[in-house]
Amino acid sequence: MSEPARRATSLIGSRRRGRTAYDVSMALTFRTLRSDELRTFQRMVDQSFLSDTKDDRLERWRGMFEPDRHHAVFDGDELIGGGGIQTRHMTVPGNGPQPCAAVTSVGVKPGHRRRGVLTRVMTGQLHGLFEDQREAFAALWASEAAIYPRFGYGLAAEFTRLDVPRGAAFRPGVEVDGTRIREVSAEEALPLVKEIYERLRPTRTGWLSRTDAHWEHHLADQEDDREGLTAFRYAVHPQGYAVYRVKSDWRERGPRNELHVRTLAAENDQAYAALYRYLLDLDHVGEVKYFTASDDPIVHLLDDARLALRARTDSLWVRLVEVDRALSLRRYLSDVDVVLDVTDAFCPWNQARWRFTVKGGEASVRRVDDAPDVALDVQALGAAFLGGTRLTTLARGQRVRELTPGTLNGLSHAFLGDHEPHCPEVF
Ligand SMILES: CC(=O)SCCNC(=O)CCNC(=O)[C@H](O)C(C)(C)COP(=O)(O)OP(=O)(O)OC[C@H]1O[C@@H](n2cnc3c(N)ncnc32)[C@H](O)[C@@H]1OP(=O)(O)O
Repeated sequence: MSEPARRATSLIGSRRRGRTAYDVSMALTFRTLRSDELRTFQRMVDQSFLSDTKDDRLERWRGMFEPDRHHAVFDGDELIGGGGIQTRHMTVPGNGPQPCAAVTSVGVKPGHRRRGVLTRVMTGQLHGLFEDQREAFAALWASEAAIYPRFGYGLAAEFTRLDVPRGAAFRPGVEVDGTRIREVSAEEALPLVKEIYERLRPTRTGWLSRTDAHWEHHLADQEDDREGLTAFRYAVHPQGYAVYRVKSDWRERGPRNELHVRTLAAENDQAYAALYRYLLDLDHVGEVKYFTASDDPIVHLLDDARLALRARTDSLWVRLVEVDRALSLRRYLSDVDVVLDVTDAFCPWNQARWRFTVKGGEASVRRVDDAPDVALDVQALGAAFLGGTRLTTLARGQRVRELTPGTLNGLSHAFLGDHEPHCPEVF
């Protein structure tokens, strides 16, 4: 183990009876949770999000709760902040699902903020992952975009808020699979939905593995989950499905209901077009709204592309916990051989020069003393990891520096995927 790595590891503190525990100051202590502490933890999260704790939601979280992967800070006996990790697999470019630490439920109670509590939690998570040789990368959805870059997370994927008016016509020549789409109950739809999701997942960058508890959370449909909309409707096709809710809006000139798509997926382009067509043609609908992938093809299906209003927002933030292990998990578009000079203030074991060589799509990454070709922070590598953010764009944003002229374009190209990364669920 390198000297920086040893120093970082010593920050982790002692391990007692399988749980990490150490004093972070005279008053604050830090440890992982016990299985009976979900309610206390979830209360803290709800308070930090300015929401109430609901019992049925608590029960849903129980199925996903991994106490030994939840870190918390206590002020005396009071749990004042913390964050969790879900053990998931995320599909990466060209190499299917790979272990991913899916970071979730981060919060600090109002009144305890800006005392370094989140910093303790992030240290516990990331240094713990490294110490235990767990997932080589972590991902999260950020409540606010300014929070996570300081901990080495880079903006790796975006989603599109899409808004298309009812009846928007497809271009002549678009093939729509004519098989009838049926509206069925959740019980009837779910086996098909899960089967199709599993068939698609290995090739869809950003998609996550789901246990039954994750599915239940994703399609939760209690009154409280609906935010004034209807229950979920399930529209199924033999090769695809759409799940949506409706927000009622009746006007003087007639119904202008909003159709909110939760998820739409299909195994081929004709079935995808058929499901869109079905939703766009539903009577009483004014607009179809969907938080979809940033490269959703709808704009190319429509006769009038401008009918699809689109706004892009950050979705996944990715952190390479171990640069060499993480970069080796995915495949790359083209051959390359460059030395990366990586800075990483928060996880110093990554701060080094790495020779990054790709042959036939496969990467080898090794520590070297050679002169660097490209200098970048670990944030930029996280941003590029899923192929959603170009290194050349990051260079224009002054986050990447080309030191050897002519090396950056090839490197940037190698990192691209064959589609934009997209995570169809907030975790
Ligand atoms: C994956 C998820 O779950 S995302 C959800 C994140 N949680 C929330 O948004 C809930 C509401 N907010 C909170 O609970 C808290 O404000 C948190 C968790 C965002 C921050 O917790 P704190 O304990 O106050 O953070 P901490 O004191 O460790 O701050 C570390 C640094 O981040 C900065 N920082 C913290 N929160 C923010 C923020 N919201 N925006 C910008 N900077 C921030 C601090 O100023 C500090 O900077 P410094 O090192 O230059 O002094």
